[in-house]
Amino acid sequence: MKIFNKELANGVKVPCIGIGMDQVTDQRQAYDAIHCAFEAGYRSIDTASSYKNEEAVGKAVQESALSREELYITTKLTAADQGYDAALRAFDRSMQALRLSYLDCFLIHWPGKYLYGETWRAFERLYQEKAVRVIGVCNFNPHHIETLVSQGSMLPLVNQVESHPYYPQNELQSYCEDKNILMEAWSPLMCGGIILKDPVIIKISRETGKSPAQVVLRWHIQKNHRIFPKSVTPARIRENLDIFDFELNQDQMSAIETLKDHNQKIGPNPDIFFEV
Ligand SMILES: NC(=O)C1=CN([C@@H]2O[C@H](COP(=O)(O)OP(=O)(O)OC[C@H]3O[C@@H](n4cnc5c(N)ncnc54)[C@H](OP(=O)(O)O)[C@@H]3O)[C@@H](O)[C@H]2O)C=CC1
Ligand SMILES: O=C(O)C(=O)[C@@H](O)[C@H](O)C(=O)CO
Repeated sequence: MKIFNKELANGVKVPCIGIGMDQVTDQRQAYDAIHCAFEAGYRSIDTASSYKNEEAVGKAVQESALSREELYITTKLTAADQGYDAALRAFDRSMQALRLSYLDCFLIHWPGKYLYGETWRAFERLYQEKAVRVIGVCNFNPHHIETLVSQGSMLPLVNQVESHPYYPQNELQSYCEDKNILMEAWSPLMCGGIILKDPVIIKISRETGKSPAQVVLRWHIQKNHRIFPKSVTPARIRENLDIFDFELNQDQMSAIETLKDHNQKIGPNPDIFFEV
């Protein structure tokens, strides 16, 4: 299975799929989910300081038999830690919790109000010092990115945003691709909700012999999204990685594309959400 198949603008190779850790606040559950994911073949974890499981991630990584170079670990800076000095301090705290000597990817979790330019300069410093291999943002619209680059010297390498068939964010993806920014899709399964019961998805699931979740995840892969579906259920953790032995044909891709007409966003609006 070839999951390290995306190359970022700085040449770093990243796995196209990882495991998401949002809302896994039980440390044992987080540890077990990562252990199960590693056994299944995942090599990437998406966490955040606000998810309250960086310590479990660090313990699972340290106790795994995998070498550090095989892994790609993302964490995120929360709104309360924005600002130049605060961001550097928060990075140190995350690194301590994660028990890592370097981080693969550090992201600004939400743009927040007005500190993200200053925060970005701290991220650039961490990047220049090689404390982190990839720096990026989440939930940034084009105007946030324009402001960011006007205050710093580097473009973000990734932008992690809500994306699923009911809200694919095609225009934002085109904008990011023009700037060589990889778009990562959060809540790729729409939190396991209505998308998995959509008649179009069910029909394609029957045609391909794959589960509705696998159909949706495969659509993301073919859209060139990096994804990290969250699950704490061993069978689903394995199921979500088992998407590299089939392809959706053009008709199936086009049928899923029509679902964007639902225009159904599940997360907050980055222009007015200032809490995380
Ligand atoms: N940067 C940001 O602002 C954000 C980032 N994220 C990141 O994206 C990740 C994924 O998004 P998330 O919001 O967790 O939602 P997902 O779209 O990944 O859905 C997760 C839900 O779907 C269920 N599920 C997982 N696999 C299957 C399956 N094969 N069949 C049926 N149900 C399934 C899970 O249940 P169960 O666990 O019980 O198996 C869970 O309830 C997060 O964990 C986080 O890492 C998320 C939100 C915002
Ligand atoms: O999970 C995350 O990473 C998020 O940023 C969101 O869940 C966010 O906290 C939210 O949706 C709050 O309503």
